[in-house]
Amino acid sequence: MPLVAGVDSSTQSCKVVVRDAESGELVRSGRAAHPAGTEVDPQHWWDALRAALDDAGGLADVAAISVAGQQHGMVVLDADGRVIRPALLWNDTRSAAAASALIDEFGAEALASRTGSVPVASFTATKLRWLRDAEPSAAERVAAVALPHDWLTWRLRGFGPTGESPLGPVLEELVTDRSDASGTSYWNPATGDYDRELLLAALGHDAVLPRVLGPLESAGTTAAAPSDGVPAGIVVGPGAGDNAGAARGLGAGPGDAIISIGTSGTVFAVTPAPSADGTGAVAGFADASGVYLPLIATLNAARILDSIAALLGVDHAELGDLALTAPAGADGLVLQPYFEGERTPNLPDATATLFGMTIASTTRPGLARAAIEGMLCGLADGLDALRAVGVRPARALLIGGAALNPAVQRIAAEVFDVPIAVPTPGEYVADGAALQAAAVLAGAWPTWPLALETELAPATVPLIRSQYAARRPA
Ligand SMILES: Nc1ncnc2c1ncn2[C@@H]1O[C@H](COP(=O)(O)OP(=O)(O)O)[C@@H](O)[C@H]1O
Ligand SMILES: O=C(CO)[C@@H](O)[C@H](O)COP(=O)(O)O
Repeated sequence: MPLVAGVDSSTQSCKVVVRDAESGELVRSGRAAHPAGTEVDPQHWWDALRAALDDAGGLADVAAISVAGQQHGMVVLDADGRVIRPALLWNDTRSAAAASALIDEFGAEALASRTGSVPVASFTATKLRWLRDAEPSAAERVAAVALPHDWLTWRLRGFGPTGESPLGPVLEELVTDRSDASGTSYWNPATGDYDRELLLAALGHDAVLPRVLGPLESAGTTAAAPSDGVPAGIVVGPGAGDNAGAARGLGAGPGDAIISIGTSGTVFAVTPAPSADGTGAVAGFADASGVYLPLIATLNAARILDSIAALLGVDHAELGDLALTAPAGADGLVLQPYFEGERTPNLPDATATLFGMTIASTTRPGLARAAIEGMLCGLADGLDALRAVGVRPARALLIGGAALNPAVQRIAAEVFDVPIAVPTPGEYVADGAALQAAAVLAGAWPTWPLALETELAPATVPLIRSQYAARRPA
């Protein structure tokens, strides 16, 4: 059976899986780290992708590949296909004022109905507006705007700057997919069209935008330079935003809400109809199969635990063990975890606050538990926001780096009011990309099995969310 590869070029690292196209069996995998920071030269992603492919044993026996990646990042190219400045990532909040300006100019409801979402600083259009105002000479040179997965797909297919790529800077060969296009704020998921007026308003002039491929449309084949270590002639799928990739990798269907706890915290579902939430809480994205993916995202998730574990001088497992020795509600200790500002709620300049400190509550176990509870309460608010746009979750599938932590799983059952299902540890974004690669080869979506490692009935402790809600900013 042919092999297929799937890539997750995420915020902190690049992960690759190689699977059997028909059965979905994992054959091998690889990964490589990305640099820290909220602006990154895309060359690092290309270097990490090639290192991760190498770590995964290369592509010599692989028939098709798809790239999923972190959403929204602003990759601006000049007419020679060169990256003009480091990409601003989804978690860079410097364009918060630009987001407000676009909302003032067009109206929140109008933007929701034209693009599915009310933009916050994460969205690409706000970053282009920031560029127009803060770095006008760079903005004037922008000939094309791409997203991380679009740019990597273009490079895999052999396009890039003159002298650094076999096929050169053919900007019109940039492609994307519906799911990632829907995070730009200048594409309409309901119609499938770019909204050029919004692009013009953001950037100040027109530019080449990637052609939006259908879910099973091939982007072409690989043609990277031999020195890049990528063999020519491998079929390339359209790729996807990482959350849409995860939905495919999990085979999410009606009744499934997905909670991903990686660098971002996201809660999303696959729905037959588009959403357009004028309050801005829910982003009305498209999915990777032809339908829709209403989603809420927080800027603060797994790294809350990284930070508190470092503070306590423990590893992740010890942090979890500590947390489970404290009572539910941590004796009133509440961590409002806006370490990096926040996106949902939209508080880009916020910082984190620890409430309820008494001599009795301020303990190492209490702080460990408050960190996990605070992280999960933000996501539980997100699940409520999804319900408000009509999602009816029957279970929550918990994925992402921090979902590996048994204490996170246990406390999730106390915070959420739906059963928690934890799939076998894996790279579900990369799996979704691999499934898409297999689907492009076969012309139809294969069905790969999903194994669950843990299922937890709700053991809801209402106190956890009520004391968190009491501290919520007005
Ligand atoms: N057992 C664990 N408990 C808590 N956090 C963890 C655990 N394992 C990994 N992480 C954290 O998960 C994050 C990586 O998750 P991942 O889903 O790969 O993120 P991303 O896709 O955003 O790069 C890191 O911040 C890492 O420290
Ligand atoms: O901004 C969003 C979704 O809107 C984030 O989900 C990014 O797509 C980054 O994802 P991770 O790297 O944390 O998986």
